[in-house]
Amino acid sequence: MPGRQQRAGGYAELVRLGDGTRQGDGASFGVMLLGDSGVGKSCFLSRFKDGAFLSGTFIATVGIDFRNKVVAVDGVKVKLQIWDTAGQERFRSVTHAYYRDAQALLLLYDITSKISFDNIRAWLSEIHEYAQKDVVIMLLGNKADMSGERAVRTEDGASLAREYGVPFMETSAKTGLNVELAFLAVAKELKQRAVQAPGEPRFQIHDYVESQRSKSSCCAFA
Ligand SMILES: Nc1nc2c(ncn2[C@@H]2O[C@H](COP(=O)(O)OP(=O)(O)OP(=O)(O)O)[C@@H](O)[C@H]2O)c(=O)[nH]1
Repeated sequence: MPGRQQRAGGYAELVRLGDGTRQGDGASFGVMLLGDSGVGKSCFLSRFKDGAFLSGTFIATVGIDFRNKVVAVDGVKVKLQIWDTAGQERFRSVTHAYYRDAQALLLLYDITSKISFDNIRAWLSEIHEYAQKDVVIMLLGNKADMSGERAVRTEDGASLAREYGVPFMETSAKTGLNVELAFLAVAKELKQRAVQAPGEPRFQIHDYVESQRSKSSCCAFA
């Protein structure tokens, strides 16, 4: 979008994602944030990593940027390498190169932007083209704090997520609503996959998200 400042991705473009293998005392997984420019990916990551909201001027990401965060899942340390991609179309070829190395994708739209929601189908097509077949996908309707400017109903987000069989929740990088839950649900799913013994029942990310939701009673889920 013209007139925007841009946030440099630095040398991150040279670094490849982890492969879910064990490193030191825990597993390491690549998680990518995807979605249109301005939906709040960088703020979502800052909220999770630093517990703060980047208010003020919108600085669009250039290419790709990354941050690491270690989370505890059932007493085991899980390292997430989180890749913040640029939503702008002109950086699409850069992000394509990273899809295949990501174990999980958080796909964001902005609840105040119908266009960002309508573009989710295109993002999902792109994901199916470039990402691993068993990649964990979660759909997130961000900026839930801006209910006065809502352009996408919660039911529509939930219904789209149901259609694609992915978990869904509304989030806010500004208030922190469900930010940690989104990353923890993904970390739990990836960790369970890595350690699961044959024949053992699979961790159900949908059920986990649902059970956590009922504790906070704030959002809708697919
Ligand atoms: N009210 C509100 N504003 C938000 C929220 N998340 C992000 N914003 C604002 O939305 C604008 C865009 O946020 P970014 O995080 O830079 O968006 P992005 O998706 O990373 O954009 P690109 O880097 O271009 O892909 C900024 O002005 C943020 O302050 C939120 O949850 N609530």
